[in-house]
Amino acid sequence: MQKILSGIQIKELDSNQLSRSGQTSHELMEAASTEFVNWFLNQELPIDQPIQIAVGAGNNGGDGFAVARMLADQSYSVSILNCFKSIERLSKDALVNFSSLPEIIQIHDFEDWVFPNGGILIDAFLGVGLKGELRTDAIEIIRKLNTFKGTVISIDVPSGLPSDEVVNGTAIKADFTVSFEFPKLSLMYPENAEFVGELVVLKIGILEEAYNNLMSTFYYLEAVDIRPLHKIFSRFSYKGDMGKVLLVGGSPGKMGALILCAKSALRTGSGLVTCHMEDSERAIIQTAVPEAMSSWGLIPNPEIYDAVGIGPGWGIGNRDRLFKQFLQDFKKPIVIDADALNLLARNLDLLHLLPKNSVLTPHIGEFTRLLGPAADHSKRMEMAKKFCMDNKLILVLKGANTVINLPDGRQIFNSSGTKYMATGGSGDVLTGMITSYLGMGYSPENAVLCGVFHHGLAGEIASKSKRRSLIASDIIDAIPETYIQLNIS
Ligand SMILES: NC(=O)C1=CN([C@@H]2O[C@H](COP(=O)(O)OP(=O)(O)OC[C@H]3O[C@@H](n4cnc5c(N)ncnc54)[C@H](OP(=O)(O)O)[C@@H]3O)[C@@H](O)[C@H]2O)[C@@H](O)CC1
Ligand SMILES: Nc1ncnc2c1ncn2[C@@H]1O[C@H](COP(=O)(O)OP(=O)(O)O)[C@@H](O)[C@H]1O
Ligand SMILES: [K+]
Repeated sequence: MQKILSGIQIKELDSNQLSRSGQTSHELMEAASTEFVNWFLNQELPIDQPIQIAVGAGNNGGDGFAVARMLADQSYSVSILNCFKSIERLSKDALVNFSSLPEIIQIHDFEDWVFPNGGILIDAFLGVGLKGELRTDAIEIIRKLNTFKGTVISIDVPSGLPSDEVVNGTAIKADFTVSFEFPKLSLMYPENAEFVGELVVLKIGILEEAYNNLMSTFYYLEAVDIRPLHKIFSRFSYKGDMGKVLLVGGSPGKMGALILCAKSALRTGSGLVTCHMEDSERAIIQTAVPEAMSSWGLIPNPEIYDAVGIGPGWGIGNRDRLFKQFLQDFKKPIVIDADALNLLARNLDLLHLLPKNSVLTPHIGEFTRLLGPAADHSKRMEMAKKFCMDNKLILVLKGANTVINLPDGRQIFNSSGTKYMATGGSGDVLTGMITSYLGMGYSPENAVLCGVFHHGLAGEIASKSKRRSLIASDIIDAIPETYIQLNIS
């Protein structure tokens, strides 16, 4: 899985890469810039748009000069906005690329900048080399760049945004951030969303060995990580092998949550799904999900199930005793979502009953109810890490870059998903998916990694034709396509 390193570690990564690959630093910059330009060309932007590249003195600026040359070679109309003051300040590799600029590219000084009404601004002013508070001259430059009305694309990070922290002041507001090798931590924080825009991550050929001596507890979950985690089922598999799962939830007015959860578990691959709900609601499940069985009253002997997911649409009214009884009876890892999380929040003494490696799936609101408010997302992640290590639990902190917090302290950001998934019921679908994988015998960690990644991918697939009209059922309908795309039988 891809490690996410801090801004400071990136210098060391670069030098590891150079010593192990035999590449020069200029060749590495050329590789990064080439990947950027290949991505840019794939966007099929009209060739007649003016492109302005704001270039700083460091290696981020060096990328900017290289990109300018490459785009001019492709017949784009490119000009440079000088944010580097004097040539003497350019880094070694920035100077090499500055010297290779073709004559056709004009360079404008700060005072002469007049932005056209549209077009493209490529932001190569400051990258991960930013140190401390932004200086006032840099703030002035960024403010002026932010008045540009066309499409803004930041190279590596939006200039002014620190690599690892929540922004504290001014930064470029990008429409796209194209980050090299892995997303910098700051690009993952919701507080920075208005600066980052759409996030693109491009591999630039850093060798695996270059990461060896660099410690991090942060990781980025990508499609390549998922396939090896899946179990292979034999020709003789029967429905019992595919997992017998129990989903507890639903209440008058909230049966949809349980229906979505059940359909999602079935589509993910569960062999047998039983839904447990109030007596008055059982006809709804039998009609809406004929493949599922139903049960009501006291929770049936949970030990006959391979996995249990509890909470979607359950209500919290007078469930405390039932919840406690269930936790006392069931000894395997459980998936706990929605109202079961709220019940846990008001009965924290039940925490010790949760089987080791149980999975909690809060969104930020549920997280706050459970563990209290946090000053920002980075603090929230510290709380999540401590909670999982202390209690030996897995916590899936849902959002635009869902974070999977593991009991060993690793924190894994998911790369799949889309803003169009911010719609009622998509969390219920996730609960169905994770419970389904647990039921199929996946370890809790693998069930969560597969559940979270496939869920996001299904959302992406559905959003291609649905955009903002996407509803949670569309995510379920797209689950089969995720298996096809990842080549999983
Ligand atoms: N492996 C990879 O990922 C690869 C990364 N590559 C690229 O290299 C980039 C990192 O380059 P880097 O280290 O040269 O630093 P960079 O971001 O250009 O910033 C330095 C400039 O910022 C300035 N500055 C600093 N603090 C400031 C402040 N508070 N307020 C104002 N200004 C401040 C500082 O000025 P100074 O303090 O020196 O006067 C200097 O001019 C990385 O993001 C990626 O784009 C690829 O080319 C190759 C592979
Ligand atoms: N902007 C977004 N980008 C990517 N995924 C998102 C975004 N917003 C929400 N999601 C995903 O959608 C799901 C929403 O879950 P939740 O808030 O529990 O919804 P509900 O309670 O309506 O079922 C989570 O898996 C979350 O990661
Ligand atoms: K930048």
